[in-house]
Amino acid sequence: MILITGGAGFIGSHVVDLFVNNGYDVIILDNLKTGNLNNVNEKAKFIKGDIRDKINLRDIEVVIHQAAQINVRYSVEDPKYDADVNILGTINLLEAIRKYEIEKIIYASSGGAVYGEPKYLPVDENHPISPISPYGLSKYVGEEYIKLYNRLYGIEFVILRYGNVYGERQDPKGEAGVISIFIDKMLRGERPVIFGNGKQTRDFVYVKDVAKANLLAMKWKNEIVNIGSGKETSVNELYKIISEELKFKEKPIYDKPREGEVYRIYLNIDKAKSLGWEPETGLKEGIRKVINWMRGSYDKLNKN
Ligand SMILES: O=c1ccn([C@@H]2O[C@H](COP(=O)(O)OP(=O)(O)O[C@H]3O[C@H](CO)[C@H](O)[C@H](O)[C@H]3O)[C@@H](O)[C@H]2O)c(=O)[nH]1
Repeated sequence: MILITGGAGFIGSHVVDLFVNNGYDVIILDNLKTGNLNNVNEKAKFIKGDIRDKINLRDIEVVIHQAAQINVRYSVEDPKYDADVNILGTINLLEAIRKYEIEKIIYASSGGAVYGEPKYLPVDENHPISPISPYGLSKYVGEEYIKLYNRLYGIEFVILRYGNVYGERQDPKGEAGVISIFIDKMLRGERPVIFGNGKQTRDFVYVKDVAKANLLAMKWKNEIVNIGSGKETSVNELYKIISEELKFKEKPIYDKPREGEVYRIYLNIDKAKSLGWEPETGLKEGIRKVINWMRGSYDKLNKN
């Protein structure tokens, strides 16, 4: 059996779906703070619980750790809470993994946040680590504890450093996700806000491709792997793609830049490719999927 922490969340729920569809028995552990029961696959067993509390891992073979405090700005406001969930929560989980003699952990880290402002592009896995937010640091400290538990107790690991993940179920009202925020605004006929001059870039990767990386990671051993598109897209380009797709004619509102964020980043994904993973969904195609999903969920709301 596989335990997926954060399995009711945006990324975690897609990981659950893929594992269930591939015949795995899945248990979800989620405190529903940002997760949503509507995301939960019926064929998975759901346990409402927090990674900082006592964790029962009886009959579990592999733990996929997707639960986290994921809000970069919030981590700056309240670094203690961020560290409590992301660092102490991960240690608590690792202690349970040690006690129950679990074989392996697959960990969701952040390729967007652990490297800091890149010294070269695209960023590969050997790029220096120099986060510029408590979130980036807490995600990295989690990685280091996982590597320590491998050295001390032989627990296998795969660390996946995600780019900017987007897709269905990303909450435009939630922590982040510029793609879902822009689509939501334009569908409501409101002008989206671009922070700064819009020339900042990101590596946008579709959530189901990220889920696939978790599935393949079942076969990888003690690897740290970037999971992104390997492509650089500016926020202005993104605005153009989405507004053309939605035939939204208005210009964005430019506001002051957000503090504590990197300017340009995109990931070198050669290592993932050499391990047999590749992003399959292009940005335009992925954006169309999010648009369809959002339209569908508004229709549902309007009917109720
Ligand atoms: O309304 C908005 C929202 C965002 N942005 C810009 O769009 C880019 C992307 O912003 P997001 O908030 O979507 O994501 P971040 O790049 O801040 O991503 C960070 O937060 C994510 C949390 O979901 C991941 O953890 C990721 O690894 C981490 O780098 C940023 O330049 C941001 O300034 C806008 O211009 N307008």
